[in-house]
Amino acid sequence: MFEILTTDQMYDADRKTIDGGIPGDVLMENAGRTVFEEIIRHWSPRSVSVLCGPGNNGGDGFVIARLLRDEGWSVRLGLLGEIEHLGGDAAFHAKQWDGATERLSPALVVGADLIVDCIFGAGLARDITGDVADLVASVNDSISVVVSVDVPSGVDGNSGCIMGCAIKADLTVTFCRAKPGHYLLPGRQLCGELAIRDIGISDQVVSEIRPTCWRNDPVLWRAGIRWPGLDGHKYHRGHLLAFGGTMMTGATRLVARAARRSGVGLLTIVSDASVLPVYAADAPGTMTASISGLEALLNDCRHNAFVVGPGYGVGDSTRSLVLQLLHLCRSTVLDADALTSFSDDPSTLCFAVQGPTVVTPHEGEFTRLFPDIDGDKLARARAAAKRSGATVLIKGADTVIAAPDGRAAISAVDAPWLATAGSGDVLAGVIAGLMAQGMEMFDAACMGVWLHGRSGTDIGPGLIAEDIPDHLPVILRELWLASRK
Ligand SMILES: NC(=O)C1=CN([C@@H]2O[C@H](COP(=O)(O)OP(=O)(O)OC[C@H]3O[C@@H](n4cnc5c(N)ncnc54)[C@H](OP(=O)(O)O)[C@@H]3O)[C@@H](O)[C@H]2O)[C@@H](O)CC1
Ligand SMILES: [K+]
Repeated sequence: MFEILTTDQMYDADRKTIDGGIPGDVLMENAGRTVFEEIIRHWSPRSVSVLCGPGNNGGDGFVIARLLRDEGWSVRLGLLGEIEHLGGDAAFHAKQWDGATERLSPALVVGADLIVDCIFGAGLARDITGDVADLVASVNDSISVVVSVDVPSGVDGNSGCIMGCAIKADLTVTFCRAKPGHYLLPGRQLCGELAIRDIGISDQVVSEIRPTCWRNDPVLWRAGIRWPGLDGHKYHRGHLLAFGGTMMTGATRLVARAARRSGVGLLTIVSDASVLPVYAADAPGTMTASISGLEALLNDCRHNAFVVGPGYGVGDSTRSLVLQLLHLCRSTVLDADALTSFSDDPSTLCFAVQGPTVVTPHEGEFTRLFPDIDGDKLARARAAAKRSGATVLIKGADTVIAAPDGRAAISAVDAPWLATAGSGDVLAGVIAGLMAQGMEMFDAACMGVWLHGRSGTDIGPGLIAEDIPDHLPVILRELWLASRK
């Protein structure tokens, strides 16, 4: 259930299932029934208005209206357009509804305790305007509970963008698998609770469609975790070099603590000799080395991973350090200043990426690096990964991780407390630590984001970045125990 399907992939799954012998009207009956079941599970009988659009999303509405009325609920139904213009399965189910079919208007909102939004689903093709926009405004202004079918009408299923205006739902029931718009902002905020229900489309059909996007869950990457063996020693678990700046030393201290908590065997902070005492005093288990000995450090292949950027400073020396590191094709995480240092010449950075590299920009850093790439967050992360050859992680409440081979994951975490100073430095450190232990770059980026998000939800309000590394053992222990079952 962790695959995320585009609307085209959903149509494909629908077609394959129908070709496999389940008629379309049965799929629609199943779809409507799952929404009906969710409604009666959540709420006691009350007055309902079902708002139906002119396509199959509206068709689902006729099923829901019939089932609720058969259950004894008081149901009104409104349709956008003429009933004779409905086609296929929607026309079939409209015929099964023997209640009144009203014209779709804000009058349906008056007196309704619960509104079922079946105006537009996967077939939303343009901005909502005119009378339908007025209706959407009435629904959003009302105090009624709102259940959206498939997606809140007005939310683009592929991007999560609002097309003109959109319904704000308390519950969204979607079918088979989620779509990107359920997890990407602003769509996610309009869905309310999300229920993903089976309507008879098999896992086999979903796998034939070859999904390339997933919700970020341990199922995705847990097989790639490099748990230490009994016979292992610290050199088996990597030696990460974290490059520290001279002014913002806190950033690399957070990177280092997070990387060490992720399980890396050894960690050395490399910095100007003048600030080494600051780094050395931070934690007894963290080693330090002067940047003046860089050649020797890099010649030692045991230093198998690098992280640079947080608090490092923007400028030519950062650029040349990054290029020197990338040339070695070892696992590298680039964040913050390491990315901003290439704002004037991003193609040099993209050209230099050859080995396993993860870049972790926030929106501002992303725009500076890839000013010509636009579209939704998922599309932009994918385009940047393809162009650069790096795994690209665009941070935010809907973090997207994209690999150059097209794989992508969306992390939808409800932990606004993670938006705090140093939180991104911790994330870079965790990912670098996992890569140093030998984890594949996309897996490491996904796992790092997941650990970071779980820390945010576990710790909650009051979280400061320093809390996150020290919470990691609790979550890692859970994953480790699960891996032994
Ligand atoms: N796939 C599955 O697994 C299953 C799918 N099922 C259901 O089918 C739904 C998809 O149905 P769908 O393809 O008929 O599209 P839908 O969202 O009803 O809208 C199309 C209509 O809206 C119109 N229209 C569009 N935008 C508009 C606008 N801004 N303003 C005004 N009009 C606009 C558009 O007009 P047109 O662009 O053709 O002029 C067309 O008439 C899916 O979400 C799910 O609920 C389940 O029943 C079974 C299993
Ligand atoms: K809808």
